[in-house]
Amino acid sequence: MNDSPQPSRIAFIGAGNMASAIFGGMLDSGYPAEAIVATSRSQEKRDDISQRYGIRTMQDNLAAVQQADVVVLAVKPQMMRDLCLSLRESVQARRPLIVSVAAGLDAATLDNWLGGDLAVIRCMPNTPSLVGAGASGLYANARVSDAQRQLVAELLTSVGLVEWVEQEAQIEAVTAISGSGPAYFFLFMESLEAAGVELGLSTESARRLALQTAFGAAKMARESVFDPAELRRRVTSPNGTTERAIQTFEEAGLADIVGRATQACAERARELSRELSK
Ligand SMILES: NC(=O)C1=CN([C@@H]2O[C@H](COP(=O)(O)OP(=O)(O)OC[C@H]3O[C@@H](n4cnc5c(N)ncnc54)[C@H](O)[C@@H]3O)[C@@H](O)[C@H]2O)C=CC1
Ligand SMILES: O=C(O)[C@@H]1CCC=N1
Repeated sequence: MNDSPQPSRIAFIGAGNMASAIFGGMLDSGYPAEAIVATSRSQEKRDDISQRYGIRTMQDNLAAVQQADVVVLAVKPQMMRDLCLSLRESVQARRPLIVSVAAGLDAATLDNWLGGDLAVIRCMPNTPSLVGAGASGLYANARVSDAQRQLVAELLTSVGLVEWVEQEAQIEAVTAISGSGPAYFFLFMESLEAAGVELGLSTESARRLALQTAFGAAKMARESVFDPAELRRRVTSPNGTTERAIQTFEEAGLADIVGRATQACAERARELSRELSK
C-alpha cells in the first residue's frame, strides 16, 4: 500500500457505521488487521469489533493517534469539535495525515480545531463500502503530499470507486449524490417491495424480486456500453407495460423530485458547516 515494507498504520476514531464499513472493506480486500486500530467509548462495542473484524480496539483516542500514520475521524459532525480539541496536542506532536468523513465540515475548520498546518483530506464515502461497492469523493488541502493522496486513494479504492474533486464545495454535491445516495435507492426498493405486496405477491417474494432487479439494473448499467437512458428505452416497448409506469413517474415529476431532494441534501451539508464552524 506504500513504498515502505510496513503498511501505513490507520487509526479510526469513532467505530460506528461508516468507520466499520471502511475498515471492514479494507480487511476483506487484504489490508493487514495489525495495521488498523479503532476506538470506541463502549466496552461492548470494542469487544464486538475485535471479535468480528480481528482488529485492535482502544478506548483511548490519544493512544490511537500516537501510533498512527493516518487518523480517520469518523464521529458525528456535532461531536467533531470536542474530539479535535481533545486530540490537538497528540496530533501536533505526531502530525499524521488527517482524513475526515464528516458531512459538512470543511478542511480549514478541522485543521484549525486540530492546531493548524496539517495535511487534511475530506472524504465523503458511503456505506456500500462494507461490501466492496462503495463510492467516495475526496478533497485534499494544499498540505497533502502526492504520496498521501495516493495512499488514501488506494485505501478507499479497496472498498469501491474513488473520485477526486478539485474544489472543496464539490464535496457537498458528492454528499447529495453518493454519500446519502444509498438511502434513496433503499427507499425505492422499500417502495417497490410494498407495491409488489399491494399487487398480490408475498413480502418475501416481492423483496427478492425488487432487490434482484435493483442489483441487475445497476450491474447492467455499469457493464453496458449504453447509457442508462438507452437501457431504459430498451425495456420500454412502444405501447407496452413499462411505458405506462414511466409515464406515471414522469407525470409525478420524478426528475424534479430527485433534483429537489439532492439540493436539500447539499443545503443541509452547507447548513451543518455554518452551524458547526461558528
Ligand atoms: N452513515 C453514512 O452513510 C455516512 C456517514 N458519514 C459521516 O460519518 C460520520 C460517522 O457517521 P456514522 O458512522 O453514521 O455514525 P455512528 O453514530 O454510527 O458512528 C459514530 C461513532 O463515534 C463514536 N464516538 C463519538 N464520539 C467519540 C469519541 N469522542 N471518541 C470515540 N468514539 C466516539 C460513537 O459512539 C459512534 O460509535 C459522520 O460524521 C457522518 O457525517 C459520511 C458518509 C456516509
Ligand atoms: O446523513 C448523514 O448526515 C450522513 C452523511 C452522508 C450519509 N449519511
